[in-house]
This record gives sequence, C-alpha cells and structure tokens, in this order.
Amino acid sequence: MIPALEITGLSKRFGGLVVTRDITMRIAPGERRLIIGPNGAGKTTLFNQITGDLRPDAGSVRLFGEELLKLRTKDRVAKGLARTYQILTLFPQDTLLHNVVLALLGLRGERWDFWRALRRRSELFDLAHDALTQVGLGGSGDRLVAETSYGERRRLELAMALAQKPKLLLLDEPLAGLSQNERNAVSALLTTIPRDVTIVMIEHDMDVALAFAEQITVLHFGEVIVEGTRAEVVADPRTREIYLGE
Ligand SMILES: Nc1ncnc2c1ncn2[C@@H]1O[C@H](COP(=O)(O)OP(=O)(O)OP(=O)(O)O)[C@@H](O)[C@H]1O
Repeated sequence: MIPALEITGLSKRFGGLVVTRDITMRIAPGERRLIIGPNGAGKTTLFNQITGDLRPDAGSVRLFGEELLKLRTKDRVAKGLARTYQILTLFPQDTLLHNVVLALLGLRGERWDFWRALRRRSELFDLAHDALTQVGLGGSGDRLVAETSYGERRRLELAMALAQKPKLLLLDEPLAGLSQNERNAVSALLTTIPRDVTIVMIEHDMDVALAFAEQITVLHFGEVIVEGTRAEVVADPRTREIYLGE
C-alpha cells in the first residue's frame, strides 16, 4: 500500500543546531498519527518541511507516492496537503466566512483579486459555508473573527483547512490555549473528520491526544526516538525518560 505520507532521511540544521536528524516515517492512508516531544524537539520544523515553508538539507517527502520537495507550498496544497498553525493566522477584522473563502483562494494559487473572487463567489462561498458547518460554525459565517472566542477561532482554522478537501491534514497543537470544555468539543470534532483525510497531529494535551492517536512518534532533538502504537509508546521507558522527564 502506498503510504499517505512517507518521509525518508529528512535532515535539517540551522548552523550547529540539528533540528531534524535523518527522520524516516511512514503514515498509512486514513491513519491518525500523533507526534510528541519536548519543547524544541523539532515538531513544528518537521511540519514546515512537509509543507514547504522550510527547505530540508536532505531527504524525501512523498504524498501518496509523489515527491513533494521540489514543489512550492501552494502546489503541495493543491496536491491535497493542508495544515493548521500553532499560532492562529486569521484576519480578525473580517468575517468567518471570508476567512474561509480567502483560505480557498490561497489554495487555488490565485492572487487576491476581488473581481475574480466575485465571479467564483457562489462556488467558493458554498464550500466555505459547508466547511464552517462541518466545525459547528454554520450559523456564524457573518460574524467578525475579532468577536469570536478563542475556541471558535481554533474551529475556524480547522474549517479553513477542511474547506480545501485535504488528503493529508497537519494539525499543529489544535487544542493550544483552549479551556477544558473547548478542548473536549474540538477533540470530539476531530473524531468526526472522515477517514479519507489522513491526520498527523502535534499535541501536548496527552489525554486528548492519546485518545485520538493510533500511532505515535516521539521526537527528541530532531530525531525519532520511539514509534509505535499508543500502548507500545506509552509502555516504552524511553518515552517516560524523554517526554515525561522521568
Ligand atoms: N528559523 C530558525 N532558525 C534557527 N533555529 C530555529 C528556526 N526555527 C526553529 N529553530 C529551532 O529549531 C528547534 C526546533 O523548533 P520547533 O519549533 O520545531 O520545536 P517544537 O518541537 O515544535 O517545539 P514546541 O513544542 O515548543 O512548539 C528549536 O531549537 C528552535 O529554536
């Protein structure tokens, strides 16, 4: 079976600092993969190399068998890659619906062009509305982002990614900054994402993350230290040593 995501020998250093050391990882179609590791382990820089925000020094990243590294970010997105960010990247003075439409326009690789957007309006707006509905914000499209709660913004960001109908979704700490109630709601939402979307998630909230993930990769100083099923990784003494600091 062709993996949804296959990373081979991925390496990156910033001067003397190795942030990704020969990472090799295969993620099956439909899998829910959790990536954990201490602060600075290289989790976000790994995502940045998958998306093309950062160029690795060596290695390969394949999406359903197709090499991504020579493609620009927007072309990777067009191949079915979407991500959310640890730090939200929204337009607060615009509406939720417009934020999703703008994400869709980014997907299509078009410069922001008002008239062109207007011509495509109904199609784009329908897609955007569907995505908002999928995250429970269907009735909130006309509200300004600035007037929403943090939890609603996290949902909006998810809608922006889902609107692109990704095959592979990278979630960078989707629960960061949320209250316990909001965390429960967003994690319940994550379980409703259909299996034709493969999900790789970085998350520090272990309760939620462990419940969600089927396979777990532990990174430490840019290197894969432990990988396996939830039970295997939790039982592995290296996980405790590295991640829990025991
Ligand atoms: N552009 C850069 N230039 C130099 N060093 C960088 C750059 N980007 C990241 N780093 C360093 O790379 C290391 C890995 O950072 P990264 O953000 O990937 O860690 P992380 O595992 O996502 O951490 P956290 O859990 O805190 O988000 C850190 O030491 C960070 O300071």
